[in-house]
Formats: sequence, C-alpha cells, structure tokens
Amino acid sequence: MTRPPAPPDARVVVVGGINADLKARTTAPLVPGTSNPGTATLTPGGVGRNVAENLAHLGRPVALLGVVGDDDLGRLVLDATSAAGVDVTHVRCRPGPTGSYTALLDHHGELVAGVADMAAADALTPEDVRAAESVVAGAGMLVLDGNLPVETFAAARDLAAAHGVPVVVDPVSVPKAARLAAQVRDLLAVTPSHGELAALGGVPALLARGVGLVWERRGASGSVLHTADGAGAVELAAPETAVVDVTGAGDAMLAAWCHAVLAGQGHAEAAAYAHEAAALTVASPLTVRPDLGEMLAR
Ligand SMILES: Nc1ncnc2c1ncn2[C@@H]1O[C@H](COP(=O)(O)OP(=O)(O)OP(=O)(O)O)[C@@H](O)[C@H]1O
Ligand SMILES: O=c1[nH]cc([C@@H]2O[C@H](CO)[C@@H](O)[C@H]2O)c(=O)[nH]1
Repeated sequence: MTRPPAPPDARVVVVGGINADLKARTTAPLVPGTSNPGTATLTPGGVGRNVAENLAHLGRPVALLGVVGDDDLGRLVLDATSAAGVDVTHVRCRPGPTGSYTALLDHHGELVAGVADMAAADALTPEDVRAAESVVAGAGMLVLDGNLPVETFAAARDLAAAHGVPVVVDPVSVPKAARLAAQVRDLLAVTPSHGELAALGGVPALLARGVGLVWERRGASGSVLHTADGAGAVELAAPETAVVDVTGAGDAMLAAWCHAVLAGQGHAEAAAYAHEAAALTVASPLTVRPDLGEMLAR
C-alpha cells in the first residue's frame, strides 16, 4: 500500500529488545578467577529500547513494543523508559526474568566478556505485533531490532507494508543477521556492519530485494550509503571524537537518522546528522544521552 509521506511530527514505533545492562569495570589489571576491585552501573538497555529512548530525547513521539519480565528489573527499566518520554503502554509483561546484558570490562574499558539473556525479546510473538495493528498503522516509521524472533520480525514487516509504513532494520550482529537474511526485504533502510552485510547477502542482493538504502556501518571509519537510484556509494566520515564508551552509539545513530528523515531531510543529510548523534554518544559514558537533542541543536 502506498500513502502520502508522513507528517514531520509523525510517531515512530520501535519493536525490539528491552534489557537491563549491568556493566562492571575493574580499576586495576584484571585477575581472572578472583574478585577484582572495580565499579559497576545498572542502566536501562536493549537495542530497541535504546533507539526508542534516543528518539524521545530528540523530541520525536515514539512507542515501544516488546516484552519484559515480572521482576524489579523490568519495573525499573520500564519506569525509566516511560519517564524519558517513550510510550510503553504496549510493552507486555510476562512471568520470568527481564532481558539483561551483563558486561565485564577491564581497566582500559575493553570488553572481557558479555552475557546476554534475550529470553524476553524471544518471547515477543507475531500475535503481540498484530494485536498492536492500530499503533503500527498510525506510525510514520517502524524500526525493527534484529534481536526479534524471525516470525515476529516478518509479521511486523508485513503489517507495516499493509499500512504503507516505511521500515528500518538494525541487523544487530552477524549471527542475528544470518538468521534474518531471507526476511530482510521491502524496507526503507537497513544498517549492517561489514560482517552483517555479508551475512545478509551483500548490497546488490539487498537492493534487488526492495531495500531502498543499505547503510553500511564502519565503526570509527564512518559509513557508506548504497542506494538503488544509481547514485553510487556515498562515503561519510565519522566525526572526530573522544572515545569514552561506544555502547549505544549505533542506537543513537539509527534514532537520529529516522528522526531527521521524518523531519524531511534526505538520506545522506540525515546520515551526517546521525553520525553527530553517534559521536556524542561515543564521547559519553552513558548508553543513551538524555541531552542528545540539546547537544545536536548547538
Ligand atoms: N571508536 C570510535 N571512534 C569514533 N566514532 C565511533 C567509534 N565507534 C563508533 N563510532 C561512531 O558510532 C557509529 C556507530 O558505531 P558502530 O558502527 O560501531 O555501531 P554499533 O556496533 O551498531 O553500536 P551499538 O550496537 O553499541 O549501538 C559510527 O558510525 C561512528 O560514527
Ligand atoms: O548480545 C547482546 N549484547 C548487547 C545487547 C544490547 O545492545 C545495547 C547496545 O546497543 C545494550 O544496551 C545491550 O542491552 C543485546 O541486546 N544483545
């Protein structure tokens, strides 16, 4: 279904993971097999949730679809997400633990090991998505987190297509991208890393499958926009920045791109704005910066 372009203040709907992130960092060289001195933070996380919170901080109306557990972590994360301005009324609470990502960093800030419990994200069903049909139908854009179960991802993409809502996908990781590959089609944009792009079949295959923009992320080296319009690849450099913690940079980047495109910017112009959002996130210890909108407006 085609419909007129969304109004500039249209709402974004994000379907994806909602986690509690526990990050522990040693203050001295790490000694395995024993207790190390260090510091720890417990913050809301999850790719879908982070994208939604970033959108709220940019002033964009946004609703989140996902699943949390009936535990203290779920209440903590949902309260914080709601307080940030995200509509969480369509988040389902199910018996069991909330999703979590536990990371151990050494005294340089390098990841030693991470543990992800994605059982809550895995519990989001196609029926959950279809039950939110009116929410999806009213969106100006739908963002899908590559952590979704394949059937749920496909159901959300199809529902959006039925209502003419453009879809943007973050493939998240190489294994998740490989699993989703056959379902990554008929999208406004997909944002793979180099490895994820290979797992999805490469640029020509994606463009042939109805993906309007393949926006390849190259971390500190920037990104490349590949489109089917014959413009060729457009390379963007990442802005120079101090690196404090890269966690969540990709989530801020995706949110800022969606916000800018809905506000009327072209894909490349929006991508440059999104890189500014990523750089601000990289320069901060926070996974999501509450001041993102203000900082970008400077
Ligand atoms: N080391 C770095 N130095 C400068 N900029 C960086 C660095 N790492 C990331 N960035 C910025 O952040 C953007 C997103 O980074 P990246 O492609 O690594 O995302 P990601 O792996 O999806 O992140 P996450 O999953 O943690 O949200 C980059 O395009 C770049 O603008
Ligand atoms: O394996 C995983 N690692 C990290 C995350 C989440 O990524 C977010 C950063 O982009 C972070 O908040 C974490 O919860 C995940 O969902 N699965």
